[in-house]
Amino acid sequence: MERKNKPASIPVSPSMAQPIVDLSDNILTARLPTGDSVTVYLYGATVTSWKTSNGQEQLFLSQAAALDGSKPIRGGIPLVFPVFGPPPKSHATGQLPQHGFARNSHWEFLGKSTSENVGRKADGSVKLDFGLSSSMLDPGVQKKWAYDFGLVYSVTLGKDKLECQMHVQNKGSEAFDFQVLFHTYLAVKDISKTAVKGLTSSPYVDKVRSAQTFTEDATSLSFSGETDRVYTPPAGKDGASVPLVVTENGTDSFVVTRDSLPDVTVWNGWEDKIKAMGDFEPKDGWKRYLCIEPGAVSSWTKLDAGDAWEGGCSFESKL
Ligand SMILES: O=P(O)(O)OC[C@H]1O[C@H](O)[C@H](O)[C@@H](O)[C@@H]1O
Repeated sequence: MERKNKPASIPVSPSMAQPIVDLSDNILTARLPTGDSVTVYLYGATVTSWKTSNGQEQLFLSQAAALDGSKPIRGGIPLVFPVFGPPPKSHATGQLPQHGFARNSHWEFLGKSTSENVGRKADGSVKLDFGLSSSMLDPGVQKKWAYDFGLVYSVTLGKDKLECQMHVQNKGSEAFDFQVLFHTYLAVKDISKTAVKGLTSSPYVDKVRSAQTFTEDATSLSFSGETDRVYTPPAGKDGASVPLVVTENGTDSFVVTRDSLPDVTVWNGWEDKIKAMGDFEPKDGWKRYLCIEPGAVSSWTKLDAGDAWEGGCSFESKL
């Protein structure tokens, strides 16, 4: 007898295409059936390429970037931890290099999970987890910041979307302070036709003007010279952070959201600074990148012994 409201039959072997993930020579690549792909170097757990379903590269990577582990990778998404910028000499991070050690340490790949097998919204995305802990640091670095920590960095590739999330754990017996930031080099076609919306009324520290604090009055921030600012935008009405929208030629090209990250650095070194950087090629490449760097850097986050912290951001490509 035919049953009313008979449930649809469940296929015995689901034919849904799966993401392809490959790790060779310490370089991880992941590709979705939609055509989106990401490349992550275990050196620094640096994302060096993010292509969307239309095959377009979304990140700027210098042609002269050192990819052999000799110095941090210029471009993509270098990770900044546990200090942003030059460390204050009197602080516990005082002996570390600019931007800390995460971007020039060797991370391990912890594994992948698809949205289907971990109960996330089944959206066809793949999550890639990378780990770094105190015992993996070079002994010289370990001495300069002698805390027992664990980092798990998750990169989730979805259709036209990339999410970055950092989990910081204090495994030791004393508290430590840290800063963290996703130093994202977005690829743009022409910096002079690029703008950022969503920063209006935000206080910012302008590193180009003696680190003085100003309030942003532009509804759309455009670029006509060296820009190096740390914004701390006020939260929206619902308490959540307001998304930033990057526009090119007046059309939305990226939407950037932040979760538990109060700050965002906006950086373009412009012609002279970039020309002076040995690992930045081509020399007119400054016209084709804009760093939008979500982070927690305007103050220190204190993590007590045994505690954990999590924060992250997402980049959605609209073009
Ligand atoms: O040359 P790096 O150490 O990679 O730093 C590159 C840039 O990073 C951030 O955006 C800072 O705000 C800039 O002041 C700095 O120039």
